[in-house]
Amino acid sequence: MDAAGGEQLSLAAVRDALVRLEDSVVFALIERARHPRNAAAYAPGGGGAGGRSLVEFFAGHYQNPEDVPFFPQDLPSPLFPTKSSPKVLHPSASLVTVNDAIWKMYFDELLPLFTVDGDDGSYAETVVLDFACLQVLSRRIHIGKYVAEVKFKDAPQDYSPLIQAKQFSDGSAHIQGRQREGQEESRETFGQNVTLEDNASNEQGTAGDSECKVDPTVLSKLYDQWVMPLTKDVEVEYLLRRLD
Ligand SMILES: C=C(O[C@@H]1C=C(C(=O)O)C=C[C@H]1O)C(=O)O
Repeated sequence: MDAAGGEQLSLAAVRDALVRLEDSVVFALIERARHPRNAAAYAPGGGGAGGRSLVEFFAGHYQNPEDVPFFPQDLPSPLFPTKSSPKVLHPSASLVTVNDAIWKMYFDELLPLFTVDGDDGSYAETVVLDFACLQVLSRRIHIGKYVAEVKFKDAPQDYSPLIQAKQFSDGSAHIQGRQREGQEESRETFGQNVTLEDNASNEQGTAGDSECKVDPTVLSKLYDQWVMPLTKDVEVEYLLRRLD
C-alpha cells in the first residue's frame, strides 16, 4: 500500500499517510467551496437512467485496499493494467466500509457548512469536486484499517482475546489514538490561510474570491465529529474480523 508505506507497515508510515490525506481533504474542500451549493446536482433523476442524481453517477473504480467504492455494484472493469498492492491487510479488510456514513455526513452535514447558498449552473463540475472530496475523505478514514493492522501486529497477544470476546468499542483504550503531533498545528496553519470572513453569496450566487476558503472551525468539526470517529469505527470493524 503506497499511502501507508508499502509492505514495511509501521505506525510512523500510517501517521504520515493520515497527515498527508488531511492536507488533501482541505484542498479538495477549498476547490469545492469555489462553487455554491448547487442543490440541483443532488436532485433524484438529474443523472438520467434509474432516477439517480447526477452525483450518484460518479462512481470511480478502485484498486487499492484503502480506496473503497461508494457503489460497488456499479464498478466498471479497470481500463488499465494495475499493479497489485502488497497484501498487508487481512483479506476481510475489503468487507469493511463506512462509505454510506461518509456519503450521508458529506451531503447532509458538511456541504452546507462550507458552501454558500446559490446556484451557478455548473453541476457536472460541482459533482466532480464533490466526488474528489468524498474520495479523499474515504481514503483518509479507511486508513483506519492500516492503523488497526499495525496495532494488532504490535501486540497480538493483547488484541486477540479482545477480538474473540468482541470487546472493542470506539472509546476503548486500544482504539483511542495516541495524540498525533502536529495535527492541531496543521489545522491552525490552514486556518490562518483559509479563514472565511464573509460567508454571504454575491449577486449571482457564485462564490467570489473571498469565499473560496474553508472556515477552520468547520475543519475542526469535520475531524473531531466525523473523520476521527469514523476512522475509529473502521478500526473496530477491521479488528473484529482480524481473526476470521
Ligand atoms: C494513528 C493513531 O491513532 C488513530 C488515529 C485516528 C485518526 O487520526 O483519525 C483515529 C484513531 C486512532 O486510533 C496514532 O495514535 O498514531
